[in-house]
Amino acid sequence: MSRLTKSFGFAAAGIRHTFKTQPNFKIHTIFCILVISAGLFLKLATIEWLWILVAISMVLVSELINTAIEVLVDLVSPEYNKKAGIVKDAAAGAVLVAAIIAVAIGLTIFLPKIF
Ligand SMILES: Nc1ncnc2c1ncn2[C@@H]1O[C@H](COP(=O)(O)OP(=O)(O)OP(=O)(O)O)[C@@H](O)[C@H]1O
Repeated sequence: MSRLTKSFGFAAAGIRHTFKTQPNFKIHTIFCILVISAGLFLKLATIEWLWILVAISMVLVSELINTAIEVLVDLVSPEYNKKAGIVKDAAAGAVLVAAIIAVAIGLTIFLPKIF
């Protein structure tokens, strides 16, 4: 197996692990599928698709990084540690910010088309 194929395999395993263990990632994935379906139905313009792709990737990528950080913190600091808590909270905050901005992008694009 080539190095590139192996790398894709490892990356896919990381995505699978996140999907299996993080309920939020599942919810975000389902939401992304719904948004893409709505976009196809409403025939979004190219620029609107680009913004939707930016929103989707921000949320999913931040969720993957958040999962990696959570696992790493649990590995290096399984016992209570104030700084470990701050690291996890900041990572969770990144997901929240990405999700809020994604919702704002979605509303900006879809609301005028619905009403
Ligand atoms: N080792 C630790 N030391 C101090 N506080 C921690 C530690 N582990 C977790 N916490 C606190 O508990 C919160 C929840 O941590 P947890 O590991 O359960 O993540 P989570 O937000 O429930 O993740 P998810 O539900 O997405 O798996 C953290 O945001 C942090 O404030």
